Formats: sequence, structure tokens, C-alpha cells
Amino acid sequence: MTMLQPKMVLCDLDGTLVDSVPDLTFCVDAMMEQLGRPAWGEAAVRTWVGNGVERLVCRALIGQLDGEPDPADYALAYPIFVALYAANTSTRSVLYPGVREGLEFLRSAGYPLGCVTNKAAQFTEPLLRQVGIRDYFGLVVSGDSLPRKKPDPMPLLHAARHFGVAPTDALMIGDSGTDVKAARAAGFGIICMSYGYNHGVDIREAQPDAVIDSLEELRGLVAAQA
Ligand SMILES: O=C(O)COP(=O)(O)O
Ligand SMILES: [Mg+2]
Repeated sequence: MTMLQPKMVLCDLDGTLVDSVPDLTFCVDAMMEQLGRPAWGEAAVRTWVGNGVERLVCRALIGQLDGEPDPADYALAYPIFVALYAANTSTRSVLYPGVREGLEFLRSAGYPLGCVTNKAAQFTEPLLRQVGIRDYFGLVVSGDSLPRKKPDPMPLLHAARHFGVAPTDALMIGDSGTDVKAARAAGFGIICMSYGYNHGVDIREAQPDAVIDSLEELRGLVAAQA
């Protein structure tokens, strides 16, 4: 692959920068326990992350990716989950290896950086601060910051406008088909991490422009800003 020369880089959060599944699993399982129902464990929860907190709660209630829970079950479960995750946003969550080095490289190479996640803002901001990477980002767009979230292109296009960059000059780094769809719809380039959450499916099937194993590999893929 030839060196990319974007003018802005946006990073997804869960499964790209932070392995948040240990906290999300703890909260899903504690919620299920409070509801008097069996826990799911990390392997199941890992396949359910990526479309925001509401969908995660729905999936835990029905035990699968697609479909809707009973509205009364959801009304009971959602506030329980939110309270649990507010108290366990970063207790067990860690940066993936190479993330800090990758962000350092992008910053020193002169890129405006944004974080675009489907996680609700009340959790995104503390998580970024608590894992020590909030200051890399000139803009953070959460799942509830705008009327539509990924896979809609809206949050990506909002970030491009914010930084005054044409979508065709923008690069998204993600881990899921949701990120690939949003990037394609926005006209961005898209590189995916091999290690993230994509509902148990190999991200190569979504055909991003490249798949990498560590954010540090960006050194060999994107050029410094002129
Ligand atoms: O599903 C979520 O809450 C967040 O997922 P994302 O950071 O990968 O967009
Ligand atoms: Mg993700």
C-alpha cells in the first residue's frame, strides 16, 4: 500500500483504542444478576458491543444480536446498566498495545485528531480521561452527540467540517463493519484494527482499505503533514 496522506484522522473508541469489554461484561452480568437472570460472560458480550449502550442492553436481554426485548424489561434494565457502567467505566478497561505510541506519532506528524464513538457521551469523556488519552483529541463525537450515530456518516462528516477538511482527505480508524460503512458513506478512507469487536466476524470481510495489528503500524502507512 502506498503512503496515505490524509489531512485528518478520526479514531473509533471501543475495540480500536480501548479494550472496554471487561467493564461492559461486568456491568451486563451485574445487571442480569439484579434482574434475577443468568450472566452471559465475556465471549458473548464481546460480540454485542459497537452499536451503543442501548443496543447492548437490548442484546443482553434477548441473548442475541438482532431483535427487540420486551419494552417493560428494557425500561427496568436500562437504568440499572447505566448506573453500573457509570461506576465501572474504566475499572477494568485498558488501552490496546501500541495505542499511545500510535497517537503520539499521529500528533507529532501534525494530524488533527478526533474520536468518533457510538458510546454515550456520559461514558466517553470519563473513559478517555481515565485511560489518559483525552488530550490527543481536538474533537470527541459520541453516540448521542448528534441525531444519528455510525454507521450513518453524520458524525464523520461533522468532524470533517469541524476541522475544515474535505471527506476525501479524511481517514477513519476503526474495528467494525459499522466503522467501514460510516467511512464509505462519508467518503473517508478506512483502516481497521485486527483485534477489535466486529460481532465475531473477521473485519477483513468488510473490506477496509487496510487491516493492521497495532496503531503503531500507522507510522508505515501515513505520511507526516506537509
Ligand atoms: O458500542 C459502543 O458503545 C461503542 O462502540 P464504538 O466505540 O466501537 O463505536
Ligand atoms: Mg469499535
